[in-house]
Amino acid sequence: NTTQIYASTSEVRLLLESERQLVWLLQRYVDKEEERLNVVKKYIDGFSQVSPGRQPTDLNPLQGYRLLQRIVHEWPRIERALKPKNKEITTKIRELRNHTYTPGQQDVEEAALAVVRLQDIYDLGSTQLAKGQIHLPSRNKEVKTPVLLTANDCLQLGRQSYYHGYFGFAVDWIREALEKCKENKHEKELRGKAYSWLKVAVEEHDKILLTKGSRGPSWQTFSKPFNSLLNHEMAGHVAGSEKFSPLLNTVLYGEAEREHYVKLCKGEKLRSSVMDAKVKCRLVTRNVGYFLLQPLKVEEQSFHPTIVTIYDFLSNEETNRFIDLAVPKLHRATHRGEDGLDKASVRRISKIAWINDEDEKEFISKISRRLELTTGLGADRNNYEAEAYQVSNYGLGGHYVTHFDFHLMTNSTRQISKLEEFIGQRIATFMIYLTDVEEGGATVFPSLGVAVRPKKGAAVFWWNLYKNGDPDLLTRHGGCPVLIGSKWVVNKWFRYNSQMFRRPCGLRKDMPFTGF
Ligand SMILES: O=C(O)CCC(=O)C(=O)O
Ligand SMILES: [Fe+2]
Repeated sequence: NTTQIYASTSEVRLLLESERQLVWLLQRYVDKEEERLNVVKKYIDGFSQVSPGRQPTDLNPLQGYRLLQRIVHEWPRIERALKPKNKEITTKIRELRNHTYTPGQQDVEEAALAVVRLQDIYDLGSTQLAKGQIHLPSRNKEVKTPVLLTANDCLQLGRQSYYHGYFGFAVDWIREALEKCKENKHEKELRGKAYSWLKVAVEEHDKILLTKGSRGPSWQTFSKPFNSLLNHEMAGHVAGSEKFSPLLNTVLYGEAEREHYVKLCKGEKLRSSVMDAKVKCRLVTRNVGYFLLQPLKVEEQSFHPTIVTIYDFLSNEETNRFIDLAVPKLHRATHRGEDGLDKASVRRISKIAWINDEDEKEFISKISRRLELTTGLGADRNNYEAEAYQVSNYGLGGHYVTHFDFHLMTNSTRQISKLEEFIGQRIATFMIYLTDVEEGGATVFPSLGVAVRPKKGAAVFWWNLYKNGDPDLLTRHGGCPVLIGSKWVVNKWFRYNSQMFRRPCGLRKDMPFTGF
């Protein structure tokens, strides 16, 4: 009976109440839907941050890190946001996961560690990185990438820094995470986590700094404690930053070597003008018909031991050919550990592939012939004159810490096989860059103050041994982390024993191979 309802305000009030409840529920429904769709919309928008420029090699380390975070941690969030389950999309995600290699948490952690390593070597501030700004040391300018790290990204970076002993960066990144939480009120839970981490990281940072000092083999801190009370206490204890003066032509290890390495990676000059005045660029023909037509463009880098760069050693097509041959064979590079076993480790972050002479007979023998004419060494693998070609590809932040190319025969547990003994040590290295690298990735020799910047088609050659076969410790070298771009090289290592008639050993014990 309608009139009754109309007449009674209390009835109307009841109806209104029902209506209010429904609208309230609907509003909640719409809010939730919007929130859900916002997750999806934000995800879609975020793609422009990780989509590289012209080619995939333009991917920078921040984009790489963000991309992995998306796939590993944000795909599941998208799946949850699709409610009612959108069959088409969830099936697609499942398909994508099965189709390609699916990165996992470990990949995210490695990408995070790569960012921190770059930060350490190239002096990159967390605040700038979080905004997507990368300082290019060789050009002394800032590039702006579209990447904006999230609070969660920053917290992860802080945790990875902490786990790997970068205590100062750990604090910086966690603070950065807290800043980001301020911008986004929804991140309550994350803020709580970040606060707990901050407390732990600050305490550990200060404790390590005070008890062990600011740097050791597996840790580093900033030069001052975060806690201002400790800061006061430490005043006077902090070693002043002494002026750096390079120590060249000396075998360096530990902190001194690191200091040279970092400076060379950043493009700082360590050799004096007097030293540099002696090295020249020249055209080399060796009186070989081949080179009379197209002489080798040689740039001397060092005389003892001899290091030279040879420009345009490979053509564009030849460099690309090497990469194409390597791609299907790439696997993670290993490094021989203290226990003599090969292991993938943070010391060498790259993928490698061995190209055998049989893989592409005509092409490989053409290159080997050129190598023989260039170096005067035999390059035939079957006669144990040299090894197969080893192609390496360094990924984001990839590097190879300082090492020797020869084995050091110490009385450690390492076993040298009978075959190794038969073919002898790596007498010389011939390394060819297969790509340009946009920033970083130099090959550096800390004891010699030499840094060679990658240049597509250019090669670096050096003698690793003295004439009598003794290792030359000054050849210790490394590949600096790649800051932007992708680095490919191919190595040819020549062995000692089979070269005895081409390169007779000297009469004196300490005679180096000289000249090129
Ligand atoms: O990549 C580099 O610059 C150095 C590589 C190297 O030293 C090696 O593969 O042994
Ligand atoms: Fe090497």
